[in-house]
Amino acid sequence: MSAEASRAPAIRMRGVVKTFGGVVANRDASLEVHQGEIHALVGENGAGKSTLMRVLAGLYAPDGGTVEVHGREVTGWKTTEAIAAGVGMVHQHFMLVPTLTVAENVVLGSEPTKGMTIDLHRAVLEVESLCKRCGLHVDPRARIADLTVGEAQRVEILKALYRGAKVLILDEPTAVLSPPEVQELWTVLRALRADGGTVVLITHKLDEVIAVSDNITVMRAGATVSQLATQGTTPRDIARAMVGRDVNLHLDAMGAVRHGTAHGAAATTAGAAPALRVHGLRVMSDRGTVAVNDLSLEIHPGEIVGIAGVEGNGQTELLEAIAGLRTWQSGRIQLGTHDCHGLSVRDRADYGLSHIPEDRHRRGLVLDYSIADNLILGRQHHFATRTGLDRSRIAANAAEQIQRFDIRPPIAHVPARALSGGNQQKIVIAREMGREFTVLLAAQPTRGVDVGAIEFIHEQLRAARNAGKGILLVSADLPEVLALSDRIAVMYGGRFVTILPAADCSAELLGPYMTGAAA
Ligand SMILES: Nc1ncnc2c1ncn2[C@@H]1O[C@H](COP(=O)(O)OP(=O)(O)OP(=O)(O)O)[C@@H](O)[C@H]1O
Repeated sequence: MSAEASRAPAIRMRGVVKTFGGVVANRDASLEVHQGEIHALVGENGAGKSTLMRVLAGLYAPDGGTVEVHGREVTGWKTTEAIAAGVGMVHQHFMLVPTLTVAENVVLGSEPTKGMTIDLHRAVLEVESLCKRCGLHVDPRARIADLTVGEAQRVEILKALYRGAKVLILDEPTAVLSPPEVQELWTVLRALRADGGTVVLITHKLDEVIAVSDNITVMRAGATVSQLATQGTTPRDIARAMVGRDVNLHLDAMGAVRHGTAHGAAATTAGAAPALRVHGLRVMSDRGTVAVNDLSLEIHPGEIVGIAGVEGNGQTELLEAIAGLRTWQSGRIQLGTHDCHGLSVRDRADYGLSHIPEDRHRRGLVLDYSIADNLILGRQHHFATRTGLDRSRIAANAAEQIQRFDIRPPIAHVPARALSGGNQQKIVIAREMGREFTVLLAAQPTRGVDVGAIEFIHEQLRAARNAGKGILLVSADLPEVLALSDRIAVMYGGRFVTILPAADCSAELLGPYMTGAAA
């Protein structure tokens, strides 16, 4: 590297413009990040953050503006060139091959070889040693399809580091991580920074911005509107810059952003039959281990039961069994008066079950379908005529839900793929909550959603609870569980180790249960 290049910022983007058809995703967007810096990139859903970072990583060629990396002009480069120059991006939605192992995914594209064949043994050893070096732990022999979302994300980071990433871009990496996993990630990022690496972190969690970043760039409607040094900046300052007005944030003692107050007036109908009853449930994981172990739970109309716990303790399998996406070995699931044994997903939906799945791409959406079609997914039979689908009713449904849930852009025929992550999530929420239901399974409902939309979704959940729905909430975001739930169950090793009224709970109290230290 020349002396001039070493003085140049690690990243300098100026006046970047990127449009998709009629949609302007970036207009006059700029970003300057110095080597050895952790830089937060923030903005509302659809502000253009992911697009700007995809331009940097070579996934999109910009329509205008310039991009420099370590002083070299690289505008319009290809992903292969970006990777070769040490720029790695971990996407909001993972890009791993589910049927391959961790080690195979990490080395994919730069595999160690023995003669003409890929040396898988060496790949496993190399990945093991990389895991140790950077403190990210995952079994190199495990299949991606069997991993939790948190583990899959570690694999994405390992993949970038394996390719020698010196500039690491992370798009909402903590959206599905538990508090200990988030701390682990910070340790990894700080080590990378100490080693001369540069990090750009896209996040909607303003407490994280304060905790880990050195500087902040704020985007609004495709443009860069503000650059701030983190020191001396508060979450309120950032939120104001993001939305251009004061935002009503409730801050807890830890400085974490919490929206609304906990434990509103629950409308639990005393003595009413449970809306959902799970008894002695035993469910296996894909790996053939017991994921849910003799678990019992009742959710009454008008209450939110939140499950707190480190991911991978059976939460996913529990919700999948209730939703009808996974068989169970023994025990009972009852939805109102209906025994769920032998009931299909569609039957359960018709008996009042709604489900916001944790992974919107795998379970929640068909990305190539329009917003309108995604809004009826799984419920097509309610929109059927004798000869096909009733297009005018589908359009009317879309118009109503797009308006009610503020889905942007508000154009029913646009494919879900073209929406920002937060707006994709709003489609799923709109479909599952914008209809009649008695029980809602809500897994990571605000994953990847901006501060304003989180407030809106939380209001919807509280309103549903107050209208007598039973809600089972699973979230890796402990403040969210604390803010919304009436009762909190801590799940560890496939069991509930404690169930407490939320009013008696705090992060400090729940922490030891979540890690298995208390029982
Ligand atoms: N491939 C695409 N085709 C069409 N429109 C797109 C495409 N990618 C992004 N857009 C649009 O560009 C705008 C910016 O999206 P982008 O994903 O960059 O926002 P973001 O700030 O990362 O949002 P989020 O926080 O919700 O992830 C949005 O209006 C989005 O719908």
